[in-house]
Amino acid sequence: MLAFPNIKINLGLSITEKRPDGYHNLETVFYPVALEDALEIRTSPNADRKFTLHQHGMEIAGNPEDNLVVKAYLLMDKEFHLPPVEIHLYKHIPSGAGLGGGSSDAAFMLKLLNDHYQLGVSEEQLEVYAATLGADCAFFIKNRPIFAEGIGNIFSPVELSLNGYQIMIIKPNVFVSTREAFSNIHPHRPKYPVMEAIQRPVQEWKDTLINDFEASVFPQHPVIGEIKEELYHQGAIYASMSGSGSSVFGLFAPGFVLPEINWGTDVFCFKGKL
Ligand SMILES: C[C@@](CO)(OP(=O)(O)O)[C@H](O)COP(=O)(O)OP(=O)(O)OC[C@H]1O[C@@H](n2ccc(N)nc2=O)[C@H](O)[C@@H]1O
Ligand SMILES: Nc1ncnc2c1ncn2[C@@H]1O[C@H](COP(=O)(O)OP(=O)(O)O)[C@@H](O)[C@H]1O
Repeated sequence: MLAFPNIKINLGLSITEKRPDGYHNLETVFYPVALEDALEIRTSPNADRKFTLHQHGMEIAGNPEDNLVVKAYLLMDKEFHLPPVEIHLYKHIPSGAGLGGGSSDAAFMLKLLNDHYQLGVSEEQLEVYAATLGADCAFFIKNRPIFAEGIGNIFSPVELSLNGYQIMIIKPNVFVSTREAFSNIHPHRPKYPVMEAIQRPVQEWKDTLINDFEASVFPQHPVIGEIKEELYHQGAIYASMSGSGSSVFGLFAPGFVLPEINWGTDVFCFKGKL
């Protein structure tokens, strides 16, 4: 059985406070975008180990046991005693990009196992399992635009459609650790709360919808800020770093001819439609 885990982008990201458990409360809108990995599971009844992970495409650091798809499988195996599986993961989503690729793989693994083995787990319960694997993992269960609070796992519906808009996502060869990005943040209440800013026309987002990580990440990695500037220069209506970086996305009007930009070697570039 096959699935295609997609990415999310963050529309606005306010880090509002540090919590006693060391995590941070935040406010953001997660929006799904069709940049995808491919994930397949096959039952392997006679295997002498519970899982075998076959990786293709971009490399991810770490042992198979560290991979979030394996963690998701082991979590469900503990609850439901699953048969051994062969897992095939084709990585197309860049890692450490603020696009939630690992979290998406994990959430789609939970959904895949639930469907394939007819476990009958509700979406709400899948969200609970997902939240134990990563702060933004639960988003990918329902996988539709949502306003998120808490550590990124308390959801409220948001009325927002960017259907028809075009997107460019650029990721330079720069690694930003999420943990490190948080440690450089001074949490505060935003001037324009994300939920308010998002209701305004996209043309106004440039001045109202802020990703708080930019202020700490851009000085350390100027290339990321330069990419954002270039996207505006090339006609983006709104551009922002996603999550804790290092990718930057630009939203372009429907029908706009997306620019051909030579970003240089080692730079990942995706063009698509919302
Ligand atoms: C902050 C966001 C916004 O989208 O960043 P990106 O990962 O997308 O860049 C995400 O919610 C991240 O979610 P996720 O990447 O799943 O985070 P986790 O693996 O659970 O946490 C990585 C580390 O970030 C810090 N962390 C994470 C989430 C949070 N609300 N507060 C934190 O302080 C913690 O130090 C934690 O050890
Ligand atoms: N299936 C996976 N895909 C990508 N990264 C994974 C995966 N499993 C574990 N990881 C680890 O999670 C870290 C964060 O990856 P990812 O979710 O892609 O980035 P981000 O949180 O910036 O969007 C990576 O450094 C990687 O080592």
